[in-house]
Amino acid sequence: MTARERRSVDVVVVGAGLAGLTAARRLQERGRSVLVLEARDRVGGRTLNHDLGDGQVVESGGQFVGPTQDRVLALATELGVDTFRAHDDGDTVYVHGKAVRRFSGDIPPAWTTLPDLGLLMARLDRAVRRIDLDAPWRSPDAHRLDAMTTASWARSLSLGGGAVEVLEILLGSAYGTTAAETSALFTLWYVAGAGDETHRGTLDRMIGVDGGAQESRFVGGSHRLSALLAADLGDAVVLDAPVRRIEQDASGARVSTDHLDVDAQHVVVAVPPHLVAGIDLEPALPAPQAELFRRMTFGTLMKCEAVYDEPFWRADGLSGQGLFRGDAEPVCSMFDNTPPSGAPGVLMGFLGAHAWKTWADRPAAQRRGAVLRSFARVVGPRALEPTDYWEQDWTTEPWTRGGPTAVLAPGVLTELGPWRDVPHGRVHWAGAEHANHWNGYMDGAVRTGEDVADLITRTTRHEETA
Ligand SMILES: Cc1cc2nc3c(=O)[nH]c(=O)nc-3n(C[C@H](O)[C@H](O)[C@H](O)COP(=O)(O)OP(=O)(O)OC[C@H]3O[C@@H](n4cnc5c(N)ncnc54)[C@H](O)[C@@H]3O)c2cc1C
Repeated sequence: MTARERRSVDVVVVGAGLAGLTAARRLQERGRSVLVLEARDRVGGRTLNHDLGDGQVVESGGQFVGPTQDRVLALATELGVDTFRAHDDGDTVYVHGKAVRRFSGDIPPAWTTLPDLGLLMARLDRAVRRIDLDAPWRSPDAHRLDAMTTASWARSLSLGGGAVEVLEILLGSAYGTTAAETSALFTLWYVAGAGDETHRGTLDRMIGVDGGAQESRFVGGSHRLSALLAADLGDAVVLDAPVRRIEQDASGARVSTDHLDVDAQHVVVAVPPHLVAGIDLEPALPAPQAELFRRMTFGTLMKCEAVYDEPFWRADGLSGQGLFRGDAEPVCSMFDNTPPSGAPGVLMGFLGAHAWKTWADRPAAQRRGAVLRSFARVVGPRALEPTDYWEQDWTTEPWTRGGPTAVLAPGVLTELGPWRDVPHGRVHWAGAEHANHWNGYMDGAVRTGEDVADLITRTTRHEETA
């Protein structure tokens, strides 16, 4: 039997996603010794690059960034990672049943639904303005809104089912869940956070390409940010080290993996909240906080990507973007995911929510065929013959278990929401799901990593001088 290794640092960070790595780097910059313990054999968590060969990559996890995502953009600048505009020139295609229509601009040509859709967008933005971003449970009407699903709230505005179906297109990729599974209060709060301290969130910014959250991508893929942060941290990052137990008392905390015990004064847990249940905490979390984390479950989302010699759709005046309304297609939305060099051409489709439940279990070849047929409805039959095709199903990743983020069901935010960020003694929380601005996004992850490092630095400075 090999002896257990024993180490000692000021702060242990659990999880080497963007939040954990950002926290660790900032703590190190402030003179604190840190050790990052990561369960996987790689860093980056939900940022993951797929190798296209010839030094080119495409993203299989988080990828888009846009205006007001100030913290992740500042981090990229600091690390020397450039952004480039996501391809947005040309027409988008709207697919509904047998109808396939090209359009330009942001509003899909869902003619009979347009008045309802306009009403929904206007009401949603009005409702969003009333949300208390820091404490959504204190917003006017919070309990009534949290008792409704997003679907029932939309229907309560006397909207026809069409507008809800169009909303599902957005939620399929943004949440990986349906409007019937999510709290209306949560959705309004989530949109309210699609901005920064000086720009209140709007639906347009959340769903938009030009001027919105899908405006840009990172040269070299978003995983480059994680890789560069980890390189800075050097041997302060330990891979293949799932944290099993965190115990603490008045003198300090001990964090244990299968082979390693690390003593520290503070611990930052930067893992998806629903995975906290897999860590044995001694003393245990207060029951309502443990319950909240268990109920911060992730959506179900897969990315399906097809490669072609070139982005042939661009010559036809198409952006490569497609919106699929209804349950008939496996994909709810698709994008041109070509690297900045312009070749090879890559199409990426989101397969999430209801479609994931229908398609995830089917034979891979059947699903591939259906996804490519969806792509073909948008860009033509050449889509049926890619040179490569792959899928990344985030529900099968044991250290993520879903994607893209946590989505709250009715009742959770008002009943348990105040527990989200409460430190558990020496244990602090970080991660995209702990952010108020850009919750669930890379920017939210970076915000919480930086903020928790600042908090611990302030606290320890106070402890040192006390
Ligand atoms: C398909 C998909 C598309 C997305 N698209 C976008 C997008 O376009 N734009 C955007 O901004 N965001 C997007 N996101 C979301 C974005 O990727 C995440 O919000 C962000 O990367 C989360 O970072 P994090 O550090 O909070 O968490 P994670 O990246 O999940 O990192 C947590 C880390 O903790 C580790 N871990 C878990 N349990 C343990 C344990 N017990 N011990 C040790 N380590 C552990 C994990 O392995 C992981 O490395 C997308 C996500 C997905 C899945």
